[in-house]
Amino acid sequence: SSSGLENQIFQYIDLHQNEFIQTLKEWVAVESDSIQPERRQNVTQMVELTADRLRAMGATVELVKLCSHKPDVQSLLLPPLILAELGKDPQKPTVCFYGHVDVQPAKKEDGWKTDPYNLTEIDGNLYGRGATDNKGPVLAWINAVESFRALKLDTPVNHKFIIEGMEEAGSLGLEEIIKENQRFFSDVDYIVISDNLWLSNRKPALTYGTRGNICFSVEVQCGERDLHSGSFGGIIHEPMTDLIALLDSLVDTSGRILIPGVYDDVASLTEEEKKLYEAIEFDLEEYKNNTGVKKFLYDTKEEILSHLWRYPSLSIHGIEGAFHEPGIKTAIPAKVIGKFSIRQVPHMDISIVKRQVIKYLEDVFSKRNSPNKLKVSVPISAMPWVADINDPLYTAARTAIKTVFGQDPEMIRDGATIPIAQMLQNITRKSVMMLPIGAADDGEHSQKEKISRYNYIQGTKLFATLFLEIAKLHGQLQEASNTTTAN
Ligand SMILES: NCC(=O)N[C@@H](Cc1c[nH]cn1)C(=O)O
Ligand SMILES: [Zn+2]
Ligand SMILES: [Zn+2]
Repeated sequence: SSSGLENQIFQYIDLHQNEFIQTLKEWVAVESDSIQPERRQNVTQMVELTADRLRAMGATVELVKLCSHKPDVQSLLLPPLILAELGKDPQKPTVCFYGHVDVQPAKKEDGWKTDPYNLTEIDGNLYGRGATDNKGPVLAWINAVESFRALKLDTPVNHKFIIEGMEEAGSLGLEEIIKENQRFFSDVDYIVISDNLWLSNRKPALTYGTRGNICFSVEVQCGERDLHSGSFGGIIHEPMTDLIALLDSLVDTSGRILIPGVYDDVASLTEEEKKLYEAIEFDLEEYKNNTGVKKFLYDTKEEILSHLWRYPSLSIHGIEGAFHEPGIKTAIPAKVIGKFSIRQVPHMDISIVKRQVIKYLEDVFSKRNSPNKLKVSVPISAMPWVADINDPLYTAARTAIKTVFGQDPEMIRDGATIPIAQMLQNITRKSVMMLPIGAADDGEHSQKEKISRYNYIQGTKLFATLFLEIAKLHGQLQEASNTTTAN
């Protein structure tokens, strides 16, 4: 149950919810899509808007240039990274929050019922690109910090922020910057990320693992120009036919990756882990309904969760150069680029997988006797992440969840990738925790992305409560270490 102080904060948050939603609406209106080159300016604009919001709260903000000498794969300059801090009391613990303010591409024509960049409330849900991934959670954290200030309450923790604008593009340039700015993290005690979803539409969760990702580009080219399929169809080796054959050779109908050796280093499933999966409350029907898909590759909870969280998967994302508009264009594209990625897991090694994939594609291609040119590259990759759920930070979060939602969280992993998680854990050696506030049906990356008003507002309360729990925890840990020293 909540304390008097918590109730005071909760009341403030409830009273100001419409203002919090208005700010989210202003943020969603910025088309900060980090994937499409023509939107890169908007990403920078979004990063600056976030910096202004942090400054207005009294934070010191540094905008760090993301290796401007290293433009991304599309030869575009990268938006700056925010490193900010608020409070420097040596008696208090320092919590660093990571979030991203870039989004996945979205167009009304993709099948959105509402304008993706106009946050629209329907039946208690706030629809819009970035509502849950990740503008809503970033703002919820800022709102929580702001609530203490507005009520003139002493902030229980010192705050640091690391906010980026290139996460959806694989966090380009981030690792170098973290390495170069290790001093920023030297007084950080805890790192919290809120960039994933609960496993259920209603039950809160705490996340202790994510998969990594290796993104591949497979280019097949026959010449410099597209050709008329009437004039040349039937006499040439078509790049698209080669590419489709290559892509079709990657996975079988049961979802198994066909690249030799790819499963060799996957950590074996332990009895302890099996028990963890068995104990999880998981509504298979609800999960299926959220996707709109009728049948999954697996039927049991244990199989589904383990194939989402601890086994690799391969997905085909698209083909650049292929005609995808309505109607039929009777051309033979001269150059096509297939994009697929492998969500990799402990203890797969990125460079080994890369080698295995390239060798396999070259073997398949050579059997086709095609004169076309094949080029395989890996534009981005990120490591999987696993944390220790016995870390005190998780204890603080469990208590905060119980206070706000009246129930214990489900302890989960996530099949997606948050590249910074393992980077921060490796480089800073600090505790890293993922604390999602979005529900399983939030539709990240899809045409119905939303966060509910309830989750956004309760999430804000959760973060405020977490600050108080971390402060208590820190007090206890310090007391314990003083006693040990005295003894
Ligand atoms: N909300 C996290 C997220 O969606 N992350 C992306 C990051 C990524 C991985 N490979 C390219 N981008 C994800 O797709 O998991
Ligand atoms: Zn995200
Ligand atoms: Zn995302």
